Amino acid sequence: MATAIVGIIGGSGVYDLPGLTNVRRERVTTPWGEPSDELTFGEIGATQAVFLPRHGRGHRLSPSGINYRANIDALKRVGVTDLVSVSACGSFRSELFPGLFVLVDQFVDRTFSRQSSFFGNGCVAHVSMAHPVAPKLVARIAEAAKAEKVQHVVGGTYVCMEGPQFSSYAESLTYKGAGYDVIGMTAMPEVKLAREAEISYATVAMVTDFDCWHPDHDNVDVAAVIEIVRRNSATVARLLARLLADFPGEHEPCPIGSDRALDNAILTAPDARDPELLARLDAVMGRVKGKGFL
Ligand SMILES: CSC[C@H]1O[C@H](OP(=O)(O)O)[C@H](O)[C@@H]1O
Ligand SMILES: Nc1ncnc2[nH]cnc12
Repeated sequence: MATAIVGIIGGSGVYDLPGLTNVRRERVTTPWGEPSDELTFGEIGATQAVFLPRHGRGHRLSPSGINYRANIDALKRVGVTDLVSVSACGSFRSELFPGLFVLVDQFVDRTFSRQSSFFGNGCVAHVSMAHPVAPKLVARIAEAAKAEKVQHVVGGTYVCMEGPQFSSYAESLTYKGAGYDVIGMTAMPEVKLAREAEISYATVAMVTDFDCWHPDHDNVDVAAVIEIVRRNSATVARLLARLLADFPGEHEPCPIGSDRALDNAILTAPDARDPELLARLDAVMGRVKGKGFL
């Protein structure tokens, strides 16, 4: 059994994690390049936490310019077992209103300009993305939200667009018509990479706007998003603090195997693997090094 270490990735407007004790910051280097910022290590209650602001402090990085592989590799490298991502998002449903937290359970990837896998020529792997989030982690976030009386819904589909421009009216209507619930620019490839790195993952999507489809609401802009994020920043901090305070000391095995995702995924025979790629995969593939089907 592994000690549970909870990673938190902060999104737009969330550049630190209040309430941490024994705080220490460290720049972690990875074979995939530079993570978005230094990692912040600390504790809440007895739980070890590691925080990373996805866009970097000062919001330097655009959604397409984030090095998602470096971020996930860095978190894996320091032992993160469970990862909670916080994201601002637009809503395609009147009942999903600004300020509400959606614990999404499905994703649609509409990005086209990002490195979305650790694997490739020299070490081919195909992980399952049928159920992208870790149910026990989602249940713990929902419990924390209930305990803190934070308005939330469990379940929903997040469509990830490339950006950085927001959607056109026609695109917004298309996503709404397709039955998607919320939209953002950053969950992909974060979710896929967390799965490849065998980290249990969940997204807390904070609704900030109605994108541009709603006849009674203004079209989304940055000012509106940041206004809602600022208004809810204390709520995010309270939710995460409760989650961490109540988190079990040992990582709970994931019922859908998100923490063992590589067991049935790697195709390239051990003696056909590219040593250079294997060296870069030292953290991601650490648990299954040398194993395979062929
Ligand atoms: C600030 S508006 C658009 C920006 O906000 C969301 O960021 P994050 O998911 O990191 O909270 C969205 O995905 C865009 O990056
Ligand atoms: N409407 C929207 N579209 C894409 N990303 C967002 N982040 C917050 N609101 C958004």
